[in-house]
Amino acid sequence: MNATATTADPLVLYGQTFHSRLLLGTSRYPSPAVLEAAVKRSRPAMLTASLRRQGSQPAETGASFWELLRRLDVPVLPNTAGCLSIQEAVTTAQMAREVFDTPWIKLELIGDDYTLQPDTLNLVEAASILIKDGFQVLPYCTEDLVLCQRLVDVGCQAVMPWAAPIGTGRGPVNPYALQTLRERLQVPMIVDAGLGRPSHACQVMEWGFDGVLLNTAVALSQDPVAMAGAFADATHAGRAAWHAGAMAEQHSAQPSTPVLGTPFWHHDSQ
Ligand SMILES: CC(=O)[C@@H](O)[C@H](O)COP(=O)(O)O
Repeated sequence: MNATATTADPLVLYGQTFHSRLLLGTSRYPSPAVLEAAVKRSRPAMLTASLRRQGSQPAETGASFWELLRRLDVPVLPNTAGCLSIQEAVTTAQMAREVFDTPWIKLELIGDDYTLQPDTLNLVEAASILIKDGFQVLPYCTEDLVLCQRLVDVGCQAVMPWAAPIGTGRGPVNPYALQTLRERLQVPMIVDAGLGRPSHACQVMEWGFDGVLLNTAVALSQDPVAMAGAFADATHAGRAAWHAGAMAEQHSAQPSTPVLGTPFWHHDSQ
């Protein structure tokens, strides 16, 4: 099965409806052909693209990447990957808007080069500037509840907390904070970065998150096309499980097969 969100349960961001709850990055694939096949298999809602990364490619590679994006016909979510200051992020977003002809921006403002941790002190101001400038901002942030609330306060209609640092594949390293965030905020939330396995995606979707964004786990897998499909299915399954409502955990064993009467005498009771 190639899972997609059903039309009855679409992902809605900034009033726009998406057919899937999986967002996919476009970096680090073995080849453009593999990327293309992975996208066709998983049918993501959006594809992220870095203006800086593409801009640094040789002209021919860059041009064929644009051609590939056009052919895939999946909405593009430009990102401000690698930006370290508010001004840099704002300028990069404005350039991306021109190049990709879209108001969408994944706001990535890095505060620590080693962990690629978002700059939690400057992110809100950067988001506020971009929102006022007409962007539909999806901020990459930590799972900090107050930070996410402030991002919503300045007009972000969705936020994207990390599961773990980008490229680590560790899965949700702070389940308690992520689940608390989900309970406290009502806006759409997409878990972005650090997911390594389809079960990680399924897990956060079971907690009620609205979508997942990932790149490395697919691109660096042994078979990126099959892994992209597995992530799409896992995302769909997690969402379905969240809707279904999981049973409450029990402290002790409870027989799942009730016994009505005993057809045999126990030896010691004769
Ligand atoms: C592609 C992109 O936007 C990444 O910055 C994103 O955060 C994905 O992270 P992973 O590569 O860890 O999935």
